[in-house]
Amino acid sequence: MARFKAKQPSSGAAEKKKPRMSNAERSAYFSRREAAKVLRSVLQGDAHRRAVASIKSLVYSPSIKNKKATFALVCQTLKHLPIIKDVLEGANILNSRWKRQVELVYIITYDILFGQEISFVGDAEKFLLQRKVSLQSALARLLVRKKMKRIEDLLDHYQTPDVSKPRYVRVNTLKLDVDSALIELRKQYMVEKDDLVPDLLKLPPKCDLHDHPLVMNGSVFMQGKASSMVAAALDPEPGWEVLDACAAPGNKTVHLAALMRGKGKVIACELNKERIKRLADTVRLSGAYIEVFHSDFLSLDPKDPPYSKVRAILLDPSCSGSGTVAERLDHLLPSHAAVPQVERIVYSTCSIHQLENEDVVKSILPLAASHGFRLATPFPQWHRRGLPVLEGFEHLLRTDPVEDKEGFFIALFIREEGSVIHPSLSPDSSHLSLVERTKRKNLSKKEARIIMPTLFGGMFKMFLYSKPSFRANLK
Ligand SMILES: C[S@@+](CC[C@H](N)C(=O)[O-])C[C@H]1O[C@@H](n2cnc3c(N)ncnc32)[C@H](O)[C@@H]1O
Repeated sequence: MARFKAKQPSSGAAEKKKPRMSNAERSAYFSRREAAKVLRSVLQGDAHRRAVASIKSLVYSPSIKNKKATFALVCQTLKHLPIIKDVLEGANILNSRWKRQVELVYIITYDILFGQEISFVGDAEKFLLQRKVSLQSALARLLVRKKMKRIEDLLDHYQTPDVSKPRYVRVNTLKLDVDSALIELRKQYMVEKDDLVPDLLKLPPKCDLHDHPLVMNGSVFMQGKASSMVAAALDPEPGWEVLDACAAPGNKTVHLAALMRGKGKVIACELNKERIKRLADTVRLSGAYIEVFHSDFLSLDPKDPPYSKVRAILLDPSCSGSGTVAERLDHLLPSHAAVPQVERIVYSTCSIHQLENEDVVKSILPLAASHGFRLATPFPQWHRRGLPVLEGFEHLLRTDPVEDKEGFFIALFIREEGSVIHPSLSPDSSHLSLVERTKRKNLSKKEARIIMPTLFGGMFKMFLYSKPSFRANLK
């Protein structure tokens, strides 16, 4: 805070004109600048070979205050950097002033084009936000030039080709059966069925399937093995109602619909307005019937008719993205797991960090148990399990970014019939989250506002003062 004050204009008149930053604005403002500092060091060093180690050591230096958000921002910006550089070049908007702060420009451009659009306070932010249309047009032109439709394809295209990484496609069984897909793909490639995930086909490394008719018409989806394990771990049954709480771009959503053989209902919830469009595109391409909601899943009322019959929940939040992941499951369980119908929950991330994986599971296990949930073992034949930092770690599933070519984490909670202990009947409330305890104590809103952010940050505010949702019109 002190650093921010030092940057305020000294004249009283100017100070009056500048509105005070909110906490969220201040946090985003400093995170971006801290991230830019780290990014500069990474890019100046041997960025590619030692990126992760370098970023970690740089972020964990005492000068970086907001470590989690900074780490996330640097990793995501680095991942998108080749695209960001091409977009900036295509948009041709940088003058010499901004070229001198190019790392900050990269970070903000990432946030504007791909990140969560929050709090664009600051001169660099204003400069780039005013040119958002130019940036978006340059991105659209880049996609056309590279003959690609989706950012994911562009990311794949820019990635240093890993000669040993097999390609995977998941057959969308709502449109085509696996054997027909095999016959069709074998006309061009050596294809075999994956030994673990049903409906997943393995192709040789470097196969470029972006333009393949089966991809273009939604009969197969280009989806990695680890990512395809997530919906399969939840294993929803045909006829169920299932909630995909963090859905865009929707690969796992449409996988859920395929696993349910188009019977029952998949409800897809997505917070980010821009990403809703991509979710809607994926849903259309898949031919699945999916109800899409533009909403914060934390604001959903499980008693509302659309959700009250939900039997399974997939929670695949933005990892390393928001800096608030550790609270997400904690919020989901008290609000949603109390619905007796919910019997399976999968929490997954594409993060390799204990903080976002085992630590999250560990923190909510007592609460989960109080609702009758226990950890179950998805893909028991898979050898790589969780880190041994909690009881039951062997139920957790990990994939390794080097050995398995993708880093993923999956935790599966199941609740067996008759095992529900309703929290309102439990005499011991120590397992309850602060929000529930606060509600029980009947604290005033003001008191709650003081206590809650201290422990759980902005998520409780979202929970209590969330925006109304609306249903996205896909027609
Ligand atoms: C890792 S991505 C999900 C990927 C998706 N499951 C798939 O496989 O295609 C996380 C998504 O969750 C969304 N998200 C983050 N917080 C959310 C919230 N509170 N409510 C709903 N969606 C949220 C993000 O905007 C992002 O699109």
